[in-house]
Amino acid sequence: MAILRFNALKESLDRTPVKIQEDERRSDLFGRNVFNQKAMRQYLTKDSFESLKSTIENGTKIDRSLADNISTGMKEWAISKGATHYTHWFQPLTGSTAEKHDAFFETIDDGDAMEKFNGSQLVQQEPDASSLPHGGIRNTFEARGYTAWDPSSPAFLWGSTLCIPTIFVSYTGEALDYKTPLLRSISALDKAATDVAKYFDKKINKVITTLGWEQEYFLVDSALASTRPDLMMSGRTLIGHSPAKGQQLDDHYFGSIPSRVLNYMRDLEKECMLLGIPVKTRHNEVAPNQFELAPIFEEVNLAVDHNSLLMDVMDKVAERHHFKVLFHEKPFQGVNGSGKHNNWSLATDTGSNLLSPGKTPMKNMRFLTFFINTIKAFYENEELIRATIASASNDHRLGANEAPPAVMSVFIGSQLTKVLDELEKVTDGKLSPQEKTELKLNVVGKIPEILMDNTDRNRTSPFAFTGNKFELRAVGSTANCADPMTVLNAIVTKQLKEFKVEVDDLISDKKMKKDDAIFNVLREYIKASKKIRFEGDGYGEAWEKEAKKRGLSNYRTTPEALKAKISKKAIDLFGELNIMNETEIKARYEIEIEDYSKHIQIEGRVLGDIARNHIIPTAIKYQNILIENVKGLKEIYGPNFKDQAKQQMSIIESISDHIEKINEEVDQMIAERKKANAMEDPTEKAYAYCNQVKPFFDDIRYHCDKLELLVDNEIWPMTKYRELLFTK
Ligand SMILES: NC(=O)CC[C@H](N)C(=O)O
Repeated sequence: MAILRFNALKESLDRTPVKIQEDERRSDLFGRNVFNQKAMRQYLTKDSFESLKSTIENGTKIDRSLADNISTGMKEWAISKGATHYTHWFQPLTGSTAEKHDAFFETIDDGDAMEKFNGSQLVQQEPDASSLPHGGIRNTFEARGYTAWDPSSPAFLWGSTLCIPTIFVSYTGEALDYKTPLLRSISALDKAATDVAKYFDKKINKVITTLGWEQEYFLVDSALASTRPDLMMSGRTLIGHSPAKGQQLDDHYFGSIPSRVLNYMRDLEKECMLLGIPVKTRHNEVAPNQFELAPIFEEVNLAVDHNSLLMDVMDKVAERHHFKVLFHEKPFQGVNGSGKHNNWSLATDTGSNLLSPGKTPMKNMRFLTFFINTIKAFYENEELIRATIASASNDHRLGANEAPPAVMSVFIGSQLTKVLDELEKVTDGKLSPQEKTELKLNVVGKIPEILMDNTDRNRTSPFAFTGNKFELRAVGSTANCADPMTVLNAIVTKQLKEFKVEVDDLISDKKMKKDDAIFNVLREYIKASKKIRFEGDGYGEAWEKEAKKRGLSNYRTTPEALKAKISKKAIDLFGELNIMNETEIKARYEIEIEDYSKHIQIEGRVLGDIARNHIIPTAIKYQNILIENVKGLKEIYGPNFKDQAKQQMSIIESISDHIEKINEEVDQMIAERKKANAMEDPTEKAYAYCNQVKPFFDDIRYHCDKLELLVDNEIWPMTKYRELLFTK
């Protein structure tokens, strides 16, 4: 094993950056492998093109003959670019993407063959997906699931396969994927937000949710990664002593990008361009060998698809560069983890951003309306938000190193806090003309200027307003953005609907003017949601205490956090908005809670194996060397040998102590794992894994890491932190 480590080190040190050809403009490459409007125009009849466009824009139905026409055009386009296969491409609840390739190729009667792809193959498929997670929705005997084309996300060519984004539902129509509820939440929010936006501009007929994600990740040389069973099996290091130097000098963040990594990024970006993923930003992140990539924001469904696709592309491109991408939220203890900050906003079909203040008081009132409603929605559903970002891996990240804590709060900056404080003082009932003028001029009217020089930033906030969007920073780097986006869309939809009812009531019952009614409702919302606003340091104990006083939740682990997903409140919310029914909600909960146990189970097994089969034997080997040494000293020095052998003997004893502890704790951990495995109820099992099994990890690690400091470097089998983090 140590041989493996040194061979891997040698291999990694001998690498040179993989050459990248960049002879075409990015804008020319952009979307070349996407069946976008340009390709559609070229490959579809005018009628089909117009009908498809209307389907994409208004969700109109596609009939059989139109589907046939589109599939033929799509096939011809794909084959002209070298495609041989097609697949429905979807996002089951495994967290990664799924695909099953079928060749266009088919035989025909006279022993001949041709390429075929018809409308029904485009529109619907029945993948043999019996082993994908379903949370009890599908019986084994009725394992059928359907994939159905999502025309709002364009088909694309990846390698030699035409990929058609689809939803994935059960035989009985229940969602088995991330996309279906997301699409439902998008249309619910569109309707609710359009109704409210019309208070300010009658011309608005559609509201589009937008998302700009930021993907953080680590890169480790693939040879080095393959020496670490923990990285390979669980995505994170389960042992490893901190290196002498970590991120304390801040010399990596925004520093120059190492050449090998830069070429990886360029190669990756080129693929992204071809696939129409509008990547824009690349840089080093805070921890050594940590990086970030971010695109220009897009419509949320497309953005989610692009992020899922990107993660797959990142893995594949990394192979060419001999890197392993680590998406885990905390692959290394003691340095920054990785998030996937979700920048969420609302855009109108008239070209405005509803979370961006404008030049007129009306636009700023509109901004305040959406801004305050979002804060209130967040406050009322903070537990559901916490649940939506919960995972075994994200548990390690929350609460340190620029990742938000487990307490959910909203950061808006001191300037906007002042604005809300002013609005809170608005008169109850009708506003006097004077007050209204004053408000419009001095409070509402000043917002754009205020925001211009608002440089507030708070990296400890889970949900931070950043000038024209909210940044949900709590999402973990491995997550599919669809789930948090579905929740955010849903809670804001419900909130906006309530807002509309309240404002309309004041207008009709209390005969208030529209502006007065809006100010009155907003004032109450500001008061009602004040407790969620927090501008300070999210890490201190003081905030935990204060949050408790405010009645905010603080679920530190996934099993505790997840229960909000099946609360009556969540079931009512999703049911009322037709986003998910109770069966779908409970199935998802079951999948997630089981997923938690499985992750901890895998980590426990890997750690037990490493500790017993890699670390203990190595420690014994070194101890034997020391014993030989002591024996030799005894031979030379006779009865006085202890003067010479004191240190060696003390190390021999320390090694024995650590070995004993490791062995004992691995035994106990295995016993607890067995108990947990015997539990039938998935929730009970997850709690057992969380509270009875997981606590052994840190103790076992402690002793392994101590041994790492004692044992001869030459025989240590696992690649060390300094090698994983600093080999460029
Ligand atoms: N600079 C940053 O924004 C760091 C964010 C941090 N890596 C996280 O886990 O979210």
